[in-house]
Amino acid sequence: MTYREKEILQILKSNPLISQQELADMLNISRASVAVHITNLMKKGQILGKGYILRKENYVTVIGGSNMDIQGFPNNPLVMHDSNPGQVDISMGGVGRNIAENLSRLNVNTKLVSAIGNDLYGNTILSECKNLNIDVNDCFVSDEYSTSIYVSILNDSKDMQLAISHMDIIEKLDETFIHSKHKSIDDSKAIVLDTNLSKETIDFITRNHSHLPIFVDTVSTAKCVKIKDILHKFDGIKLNKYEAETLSGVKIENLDDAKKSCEYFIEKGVKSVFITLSGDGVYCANKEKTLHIPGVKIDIVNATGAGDAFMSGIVYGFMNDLDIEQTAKFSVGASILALSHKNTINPNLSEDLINKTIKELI
Ligand SMILES: Nc1ncnc2c1ncn2[C@@H]1O[C@H](COP(=O)(O)OP(=O)(O)O)[C@@H](O)[C@H]1O
Ligand SMILES: O=c1[nH]cc([C@@H]2O[C@H](COP(=O)(O)O)[C@@H](O)[C@H]2O)c(=O)[nH]1
Repeated sequence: MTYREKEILQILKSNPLISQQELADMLNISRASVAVHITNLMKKGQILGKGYILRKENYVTVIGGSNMDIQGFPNNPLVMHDSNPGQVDISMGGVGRNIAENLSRLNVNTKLVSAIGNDLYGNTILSECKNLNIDVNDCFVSDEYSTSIYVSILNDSKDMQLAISHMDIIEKLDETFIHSKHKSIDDSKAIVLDTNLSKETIDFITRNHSHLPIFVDTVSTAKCVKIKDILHKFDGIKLNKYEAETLSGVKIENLDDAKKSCEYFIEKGVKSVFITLSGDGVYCANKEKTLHIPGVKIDIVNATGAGDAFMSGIVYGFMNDLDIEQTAKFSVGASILALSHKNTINPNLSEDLINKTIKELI
């Protein structure tokens, strides 16, 4: 496709009923040129018929939070109630946005539906996402709220000790807004949600797009409870040990407990469940199989973002028809690469690098 054809397709996606003259005016070209581009797009199979019915694309829609992450790394063991000398880094975060970035780096076409403020951080997030090839046309930009912020303090082992997420803006992703994006969400091959979204919005999405595979990342013990009564709506769920304990009520002290917790989710109707166990790897299950992939000993540079990288591995596995074991290994590989870089997302993440990591370590 030419650049102009891509531009026209993009406009048609958000406004399939636009006239050729309106398109011509928007692009500052003649109506006759628009007609030629549209004929060519029809020949190429990108437009299927009148009223501009577009070819169904292979893309994933991620609906969730986008944050600016401010992370403090102490030089020495943390001293509570004191100011600790160290480093402070600012980077893009938010579980939904992190998953979208990882997916895009893994060559999965990705649309992000999120809420950001009309401010410096918000504009940075939008332009960086565009550079990463993430479709952000359906993001909500607010003049009322500022871009959400996550502040965390890590310990000297680079593990998060405490964090606060200030994400009031997420309430802008309400039922009315999500409804206005119905078509583009419904055209995706799969949906990924994070529990930053309100309970009402999660219910609305799972009700209105129930014919699509829906994956969920539970985010935190405080936020995971929103999905307790609708577990059967999900094709895939990724939880860490604490979130799994909160939802299943099974205290996880060993691998047997992790297995029991997995079984709880399968009994509740989740199609596949992945309970990540930090240094102990992952326990996962579907109706046919339950298995444990052990953890790998590595030097951790920054533990933030390992779970989000893991989640993108699960979605990659779905998009590439991997079985549960291949998916779990791929996801562990993705999380190891996240842990090995100081940024929340490893900028070197790629399918090749994950496959190489699996061969060497898993
Ligand atoms: N200390 C560690 N050593 C090795 N791998 C780890 C470690 N911590 C996390 N991982 C990897 O990252 C994945 C997700 O980490 P986990 O801490 O369970 O989730 P979250 O980051 O969502 O809290 C794990 O399944 C594992 O593959
Ligand atoms: O309530 C929330 N806490 C944290 C995050 C995001 O989660 C990421 C860290 O995840 P983890 O601690 O699982 O590595 C950060 O990018 C942070 O912005 C979020 O979206 N919502």
